[in-house]
Amino acid sequence: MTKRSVEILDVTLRDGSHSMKHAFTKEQVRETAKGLDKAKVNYFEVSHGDGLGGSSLQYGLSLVDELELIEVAASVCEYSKISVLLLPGIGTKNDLNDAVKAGAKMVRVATHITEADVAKQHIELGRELGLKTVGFLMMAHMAPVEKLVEQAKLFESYGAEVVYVTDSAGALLPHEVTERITALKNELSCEIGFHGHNNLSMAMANTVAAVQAGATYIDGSLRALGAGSGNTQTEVMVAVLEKMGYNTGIDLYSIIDVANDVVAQYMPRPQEINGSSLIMGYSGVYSSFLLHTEKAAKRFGIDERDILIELGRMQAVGGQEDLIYEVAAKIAHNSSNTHTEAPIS
Ligand SMILES: CC[C@H](O)CC(=O)C(=O)O
Ligand SMILES: [Mn+2]
Repeated sequence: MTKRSVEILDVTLRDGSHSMKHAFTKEQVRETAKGLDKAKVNYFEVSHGDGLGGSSLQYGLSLVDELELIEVAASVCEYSKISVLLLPGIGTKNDLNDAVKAGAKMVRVATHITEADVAKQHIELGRELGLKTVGFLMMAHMAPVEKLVEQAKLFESYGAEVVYVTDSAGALLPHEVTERITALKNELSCEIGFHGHNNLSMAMANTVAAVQAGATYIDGSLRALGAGSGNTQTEVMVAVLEKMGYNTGIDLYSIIDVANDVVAQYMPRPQEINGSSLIMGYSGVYSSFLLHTEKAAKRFGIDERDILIELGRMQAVGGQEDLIYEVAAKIAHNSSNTHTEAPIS
């Protein structure tokens, strides 16, 4: 019996940019890219964490221009192809044209779960440029399944060849992933992908659920380097999926080697589930808000978790990073008022 193939797309050099405070060096990118190429990963992503054009005060300035990083990565690859992420409103069509000149062969156009319609021209441009073109529906936990299907159909109608369910907050549980992927498999003809975050320790379980429900594209990052508690860990996923009888086409020893000998050497801290990232999964907050929230909590002398719970309650979405400081200031203000009003014993 032939094994079913699963395409593992590695996002270390893009989602990992959040954890690296967007400070990847050319050397780090070169060595990681070489390792991914040697392991025969078909596609890996290189961009600012918030996608092309993300380098800014709002999202964090890149140490090295992403186009240079894409060029470096492409220059050392014989096998692997480079993907870029593009969030319409942050990245532009010009950014995509430049990324293609630098060596990109795939674009993933990412929108909030209810906003696929803003991606039409970027998806069309991706197809015109001959790129593998993918739609990426973020914060998938925030909409009911019917809405997800409606939005995914829009992506497909614009020309997306794959549509992703993106658990940006690491908030989905396995049965919710199964339900979402199954609905998309039933209603769409294109391929379906899944991108997970490990805030509730569900990234691998969710990945398995997604593959079993029919997803054929799955994201991961080496040593889980990514926003929040990180992503599904690529090298572990290769072992798990191969053990389950799927064909990933990736060499297990080589992918373990690049994770340990390259990525683990430059990671600023282990990708663990701490109190804050756990609360992100629990309250459904965008994983990329983590480091901004830590900074705001320090500045206002308050508990990070209080900020995250409030952001979850407000249903804050990507692009609203400025809300983090507003919420922190309000909490600090309210708690100082409470303190002055408290009876002196
Ligand atoms: C800010 C873009 C975001 O990091 C994309 C992504 O990986 C996600 O939504 O999980
Ligand atoms: Mn992500």
